[in-house]
Amino acid sequence: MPSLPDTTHTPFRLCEKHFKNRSLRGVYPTLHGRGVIDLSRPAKQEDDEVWRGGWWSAGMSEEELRRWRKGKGKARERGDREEVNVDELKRIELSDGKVGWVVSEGCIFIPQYLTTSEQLDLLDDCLSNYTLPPNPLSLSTHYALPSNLFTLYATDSTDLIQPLHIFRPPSVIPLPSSRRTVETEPGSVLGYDEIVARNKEWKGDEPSVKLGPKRADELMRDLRWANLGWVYQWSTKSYDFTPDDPIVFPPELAHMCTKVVKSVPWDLVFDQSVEEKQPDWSTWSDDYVPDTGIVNFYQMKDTLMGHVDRAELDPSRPLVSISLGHAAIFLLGSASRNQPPIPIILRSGDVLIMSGNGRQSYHGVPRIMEGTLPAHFQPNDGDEQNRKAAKKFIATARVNVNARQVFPLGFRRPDRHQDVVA
Ligand SMILES: O=C(O)CCC(=O)C(=O)O
Ligand SMILES: [Fe+2]
Repeated sequence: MPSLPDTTHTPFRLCEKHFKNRSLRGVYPTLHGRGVIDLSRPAKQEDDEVWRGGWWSAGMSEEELRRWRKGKGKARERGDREEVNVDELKRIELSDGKVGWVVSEGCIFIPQYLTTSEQLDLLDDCLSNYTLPPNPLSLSTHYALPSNLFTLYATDSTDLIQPLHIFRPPSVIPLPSSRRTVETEPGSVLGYDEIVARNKEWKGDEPSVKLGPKRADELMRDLRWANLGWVYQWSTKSYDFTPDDPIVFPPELAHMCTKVVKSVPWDLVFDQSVEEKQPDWSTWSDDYVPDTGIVNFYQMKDTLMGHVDRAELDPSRPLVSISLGHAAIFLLGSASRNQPPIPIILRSGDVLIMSGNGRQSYHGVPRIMEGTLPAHFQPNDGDEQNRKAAKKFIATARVNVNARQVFPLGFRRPDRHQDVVA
């Protein structure tokens, strides 16, 4: 009997499955004739990419491809890659002269915002500085991490790092019945008081008992995220507001993010005529200061499931997301998984801002694209130790830094007598 089409998946999920399919390697990814937004690939890089990664135009036949590979083909000049028609996107000019595209409501894509040297410096910071204590890492629950994990990686240390469970007798580990169930309400709906109460009860995650000792190079490959500023608790899906003061958010990163938010002509981004839907963007150039963020580390096979980030108290303030290293397919959906998402290729140096109603959009990363590492990440003889190690790391990885603001500036925490200073 012929199998019936699977109708249980939402359009968002179908799209995720499409791009996850690794047999798509070698075919420039498109979906049902919908194009992929790819606004930031320099022409030279496109040549390199076709050679290295095999991402070629969807419309290209085998014969054209053969000719292309021999360097004789004219296929690229035909410009037949299926892309979202960028003429339909709203183009905005930033005050610093850079160009952005309004991809969907409140979501702005700024191709190649960072220069190549800014990308290299930020990558160094992500690996060398943002992984240092007191910032929690995805591995912190499970391993007795040294304070200098990345230095150990950079010096090819063979020291073994022990899993935490060996230091805790099983009786100390709470029984599963005493664990809290995970709530899924967004923080912005719960409100401050309820989040504080909920997190006071949370006893913390337990180390896995299945893990053995590992070297720094193995652990760096396992590392999935580093937390900046206010600490997000994945288990309760809310920020931990129990400390009096947050961990200091990296000032140079805050500066970069506030600069880009200040440079956006928000009056052009949001439709003035639809009054009730307008976020209060008029204050952002003065009071947007990120106080929390996540650095995501993706190895080539890693993916990030579709989700909405809604734990921040003000659900419309900008989230600034910066991509480094290999390119990725980013799916930008709407507030429902029932709408098909827009696939965007995020390349190293690109910035994506999600703001206003766009903060409620489902999004995810179903695919890191092989062979898309830009040339400036290739090793150089003059590279010092950390830069050399950062380039070794990114040769099989993508890094995404995203910054958010939990507390509007001057927010008075009801259970504290001081203002929050970002
Ligand atoms: O890696 C990306 O581009 C997106 C990351 C993301 O959505 C998140 O950290 O919430
Ligand atoms: Fe996200």
